[in-house]
Amino acid sequence: MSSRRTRLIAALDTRDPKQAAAWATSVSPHADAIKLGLEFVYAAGFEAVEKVAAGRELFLDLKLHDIPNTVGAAIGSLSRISPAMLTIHAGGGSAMVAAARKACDDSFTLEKRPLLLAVTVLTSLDDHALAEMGVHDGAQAQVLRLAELALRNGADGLVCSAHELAALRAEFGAEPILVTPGIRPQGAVAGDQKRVMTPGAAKDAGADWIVVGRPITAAADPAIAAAAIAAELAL
Ligand SMILES: O=C(O)c1cc(=O)[nH]c(=O)n1[C@@H]1O[C@H](COP(=O)(O)O)[C@@H](O)[C@H]1O
Repeated sequence: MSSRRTRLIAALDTRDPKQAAAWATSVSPHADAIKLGLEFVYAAGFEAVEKVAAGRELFLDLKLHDIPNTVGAAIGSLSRISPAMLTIHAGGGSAMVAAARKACDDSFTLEKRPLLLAVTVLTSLDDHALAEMGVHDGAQAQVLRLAELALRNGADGLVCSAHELAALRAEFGAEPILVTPGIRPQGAVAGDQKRVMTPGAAKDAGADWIVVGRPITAAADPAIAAAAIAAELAL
């Protein structure tokens, strides 16, 4: 049982800036941060990101994965936006994670430096999908390997499924920020997510943040859906 406060990030996955702004307004009383990612950025651009995120805590989910020089330079290009959190893929390797951290340190003032979060194993992958990629010892072992690599090279935290939280806390302690997507309230459809958990169970397992998208945005009333998840986290 964890005593930490688990906070809610609402993933606003849409191409439409008006829709994203409307969702941001309706979920903001209940969510601690909003997430804008690839679908939104590619369709609407970074000016729209700035507008929707104005005055809010922004998780900018670009999942950068390229050679170290390119990733570092890309992060340098984000200094105008100053997201609170930024994602890279741990699978880019030690040098890429280190370049990302250096770019965060060099391109932002100390107060505005984004927290660098390394995605370990996507929550849409199960052990079978990992075996297809040559990983034969399962998601948890791969998450632990990538977590060690990412934290050693300057990541502030990790994106993982809630199923790996206990093993990560046992191995790396309370300090790393652990962010868990693949969250589904009881009875919600999993869709493409494979390693899923309810908000309350993720909280009990030690998540700092949970990321919830479609269970909020596809709900008849996103504000009510976000409020119900926030209430589950507050129990
Ligand atoms: O980095 C992420 O946020 C992320 C990592 C991961 O392993 N799995 C994952 O689902 N996400 C993101 O979290 C959100 C989950 O959305 P829903 O499945 O709709 O709740 C999406 O925006 C994903 O891009």
